[in-house]
Amino acid sequence: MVIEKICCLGAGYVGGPTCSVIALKCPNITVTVCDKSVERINQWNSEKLPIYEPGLDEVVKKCRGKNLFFSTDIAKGIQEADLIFISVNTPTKTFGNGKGRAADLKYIESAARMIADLATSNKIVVEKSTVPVKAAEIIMKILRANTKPGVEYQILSNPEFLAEGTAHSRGQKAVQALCWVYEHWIPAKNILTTNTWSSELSKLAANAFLAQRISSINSLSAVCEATGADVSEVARAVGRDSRIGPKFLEASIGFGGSCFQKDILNLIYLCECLNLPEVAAYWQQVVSLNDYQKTRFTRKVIESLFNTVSDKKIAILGFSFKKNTGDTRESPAIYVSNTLLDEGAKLHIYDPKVEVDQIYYELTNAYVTSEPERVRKNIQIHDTAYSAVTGAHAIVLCTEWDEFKELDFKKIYDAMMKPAYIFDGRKILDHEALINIGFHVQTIGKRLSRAGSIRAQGSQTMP
Ligand SMILES: NC(=O)c1ccc[n+]([C@@H]2O[C@H](COP(=O)([O-])OP(=O)(O)OC[C@H]3O[C@@H](n4cnc5c(N)ncnc54)[C@H](O)[C@@H]3O)[C@@H](O)[C@H]2O)c1
Ligand SMILES: O=c1ccn([C@@H]2O[C@H](COP(=O)(O)OP(=O)(O)O[C@H]3O[C@H](CO)[C@@H](O)[C@H](O)[C@H]3O)[C@@H](O)[C@H]2O)c(=O)[nH]1
Repeated sequence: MVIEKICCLGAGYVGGPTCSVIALKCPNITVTVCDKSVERINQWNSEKLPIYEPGLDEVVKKCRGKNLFFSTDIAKGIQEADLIFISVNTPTKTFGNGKGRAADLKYIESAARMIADLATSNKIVVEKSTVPVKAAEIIMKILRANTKPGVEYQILSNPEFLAEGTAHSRGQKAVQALCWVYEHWIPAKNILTTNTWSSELSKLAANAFLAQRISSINSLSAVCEATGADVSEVARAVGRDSRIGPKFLEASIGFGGSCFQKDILNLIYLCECLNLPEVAAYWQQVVSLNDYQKTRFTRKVIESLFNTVSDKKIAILGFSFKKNTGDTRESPAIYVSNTLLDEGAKLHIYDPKVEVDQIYYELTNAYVTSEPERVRKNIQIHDTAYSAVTGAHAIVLCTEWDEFKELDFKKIYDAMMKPAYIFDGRKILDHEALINIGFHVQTIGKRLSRAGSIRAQGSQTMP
């Protein structure tokens, strides 16, 4: 089976970059990324791409208009393709059965229906979105029930790092065809094939394990703060054991991003449906601990500022969920900002990559506030860290952008209200140097000599 044309439904964070790399690595394959959003496709066809990813601009510039196309003509994309990636969003359900936990598969279903309606020749359909176990069966059911005469489908699950196929022989050919695409740049020994259910569950399991490591080290960060141990030292020691390993042991303000929470909630829901309440409770704790970490950090900010932030200017440095991205989905900065806004603070926010409108959207949408106008009045977004911090009572560092380490903190200290506070939610700053300048500093998983909290000054509070 030779793949000449690939179509991808969904021009998001996964579909856009994945297809750009396929186009770069497979010059003989024509790749068309389709989306129902005209705005998104226009952005992909413009000088300013809709997402920031290091190196992505160059790849798109090199391939766009040659063998990489972005289009809203979904019908043409589907009809011409040999292989179709479904890379649409699978958000957590916000209503009805499974609300707050189950993945909402309405976009997957609509993509499958579009394929069934429009396809006039055989297709390999590859589920690229992260889905609950057995979602491939839903796609198969929809396609089979609506198939045009003579059209055959092979469904594969290929979440991120696994290539997989159904067991029968045509399915195996489809698996080989997809492997062939990847083998243009990935050594064959690194391409794993397995059955659909294992593939789907592996994706949820991988994210659950990664998030669990972060919640584990974050839980210990609280123990460190209470005892005087240093969580970085603990992580370094524990990570030296090769059975544990050093990666993903960075204590933080909490994990964010579009995947971890959504996928664990999805796993929890799956376990509940399978009547496995103990397993569901086990994974729920990973999410609960993450919520605890965000709450704990924010409470520390408020308590340190004499238990009131009302009308105080607070600088938020970093708004994306991690460095090197403009993505704000589930960013811990949203929780921190919302809580401070609820307490009456005036926020001055700076992030090197997040768009201004995106920050306003995250802090004023209907899910987080019933008073968008009041909130809007209390937010100011800045072009530089220096302008955000001028006149501030406190700096709350939410994202580990490298440029924050290079700031001139003496200059910043002079420009701030006194006492000047820094809350380093990512443990990236030189705390001793900041203390020497005169700052009151607090961070995650380490008690500092001049923390400046109420408790450090001899009174009560702080759990
Ligand atoms: N973001 C990540 O880092 C990441 C990594 C691995 C897996 N995933 C998974 O991949 C999937 C996609 O994630 P994303 O971050 O790219 O989402 P996204 O929201 O950035 O993009 C999804 C796109 O699909 C489009 N869409 C929805 N229905 C459509 C349809 N029927 N036809 C055409 N377009 C349609 C939407 O308009 C949107 O632009 C999710 O299941 C996610 O869990 C995401
Ligand atoms: O030691 C660590 C590592 C990460 N984080 C935080 O965890 C979140 C997620 O980070 P990361 O995993 O790097 O980002 P994602 O882009 O969300 O990638 C995850 O989610 C994707 C979507 O499913 C998967 O494909 C990836 O393998 C998986 O790492 C971020 O807020 C990080 O700041 C920590 O707090 N401590």
